[in-house]
Amino acid sequence: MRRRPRVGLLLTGDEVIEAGMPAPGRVRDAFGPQLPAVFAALGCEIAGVERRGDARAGIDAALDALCLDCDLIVSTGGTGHADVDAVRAAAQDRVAAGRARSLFAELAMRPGHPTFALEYSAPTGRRVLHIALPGNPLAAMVALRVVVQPAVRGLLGQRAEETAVGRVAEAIPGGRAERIVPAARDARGNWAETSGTGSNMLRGLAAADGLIVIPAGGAEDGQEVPLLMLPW
Ligand SMILES: Nc1nc2c(c(=O)[nH]1)N[C@H]1C(S)=C(S)[C@@H](COP(=O)(O)OP(=O)(O)OC[C@H]3O[C@@H](n4cnc5c(N)ncnc54)[C@H](O)[C@@H]3O)O[C@H]1N2
Ligand code: MOO
Repeated sequence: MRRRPRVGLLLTGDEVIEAGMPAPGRVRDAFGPQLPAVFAALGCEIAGVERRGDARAGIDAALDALCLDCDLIVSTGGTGHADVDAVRAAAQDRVAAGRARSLFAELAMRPGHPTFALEYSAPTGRRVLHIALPGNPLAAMVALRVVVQPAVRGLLGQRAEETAVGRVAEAIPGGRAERIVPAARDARGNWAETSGTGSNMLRGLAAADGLIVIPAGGAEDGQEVPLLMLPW
């Protein structure tokens, strides 16, 4: 068995506060309280947690620090295409400078489409994977299940998981791309979307047993769709 992958967390956003009632324009951190436990459940060790605002210098410094000591960096926020989205900008500059290789720049799924991944050549000579999750809490947790969990299996030397299937309890509309939908099993063993599944909400995920994958055209009553069970 391989050693536990060392994971560095980079939580970004000027507006994120860690305690208390958020003032207008502020938001309480949804990731710090849960990601360490999720990574422990996946078999990883948290090597460091960096909290930074949106300033590029801070993001660069945090990435440099985490690269020295981690196998995997997982960041939250800053994945958009605007100038203020410093995580994507920092990653793009590293690729342009030959210090990193882009693995993918976007995903054809909702929520979570701005997720991207790259691999750094760290000064230590090690390769460090960076998976950048969006700031919206459900989008980030969906991308964690779809991308980060399989990556961790790879780092642990485990085989890719087999995709399960679930039968939807009733028709579910599609979207512009595949929809990844928090869902719970009903008494007959069929899967129904939980309530509170906006990409900024975690309520529907908290009540879910798994994520079902709804094709762009939607799923009909009783249709079998891919199913990803949740690791917690
Ligand atoms: N022009 C476009 N704008 C946006 C698009 C697009 O396709 N074109 N996609 C939207 C989608 S979808 C998402 S998701 C977000 C991704 O944006 P970022 O990764 O840059 O995330 P932020 O702007 O930093 O934050 C988004 C949202 O999440 C809140 N947040 C951030 N960190 C935390 C935290 N630790 N705890 C709780 N909430 C957090 C943040 O306050 C924002 O409300 O881009 C859209 N825009
Ligand atoms: O994907 Mo955003 O990733 O819908 O909240």
